[in-house]
Amino acid sequence: MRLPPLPTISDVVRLYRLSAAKHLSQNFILDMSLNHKIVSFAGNLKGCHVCEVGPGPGGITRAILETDVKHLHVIEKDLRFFPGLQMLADVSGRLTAYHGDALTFDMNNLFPEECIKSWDDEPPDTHIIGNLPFSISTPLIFKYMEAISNRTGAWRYGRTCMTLTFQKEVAERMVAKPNSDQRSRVSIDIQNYCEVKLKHIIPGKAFVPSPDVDVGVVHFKPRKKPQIDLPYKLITKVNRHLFHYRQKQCKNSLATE
Ligand SMILES: C[S@@+](CC[C@H](N)C(=O)[O-])C[C@H]1O[C@@H](n2cnc3c(N)ncnc32)[C@H](O)[C@@H]1O
Repeated sequence: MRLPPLPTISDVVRLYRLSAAKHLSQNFILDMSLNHKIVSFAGNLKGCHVCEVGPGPGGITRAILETDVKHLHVIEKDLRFFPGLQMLADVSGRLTAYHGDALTFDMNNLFPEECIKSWDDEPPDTHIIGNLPFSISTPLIFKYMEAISNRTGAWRYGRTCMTLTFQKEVAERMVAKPNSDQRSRVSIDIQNYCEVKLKHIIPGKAFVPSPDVDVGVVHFKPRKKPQIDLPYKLITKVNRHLFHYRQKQCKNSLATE
């Protein structure tokens, strides 16, 4: 569903004087074809309820609305973006903007009850998308892993999938296979709960302003059963010990070679 003619994202940034705030890790994507590409990695969103983290000037937000979602909920910490988001809410009639911090935002009642599916069923028609601020991306993904483990928040509705961006090196660690150089605790903790796929690398120069690093788009699908089925807090503890133990073993075997 195409939105009616709107000012471009660059115009919105100019119009509302949205200079990027460094402390909120603001790096915008102004190129709508790239925004559409990121959203396409989420799969078919027609009729879905979607939550976007950090919509900023609204490029990804527009791309999501154009996929014919049933409703889009956005969580944004910076109030300066709200006039632009309100314009999208008015023209689409399918957007609700929440002012808040994604790290503490309660998703338990975000989507309608009729979206709820059993955990063992296919994922529900709910999805989380975001070009995440670097400053919160790692704590946020671990908060989401804990919620997946407890089946709370967006995972009260079933195995809600996510399409999120991370600094390229972090994204590569998340998907690293056993025995690969990038394998780390992040790989073990995340892969315990989700099937993860690195879908695309976005060069840093595609963002305004450009960060010094490239960015990876990662898709997460919660597993029906975690690889190790123990309470979340215990898993992260066990993995930390296992990881250090394996590293030690590895060093010892290199020393004796
Ligand atoms: C990397 S920018 C992405 C902006 C936009 N989605 C885009 O791709 O052009 C990150 C966005 O997250 C917002 N943000 C930063 N910290 C946040 C937090 N704790 N909770 C919610 N939003 C946050 C920033 O204000 C900014 O709009």
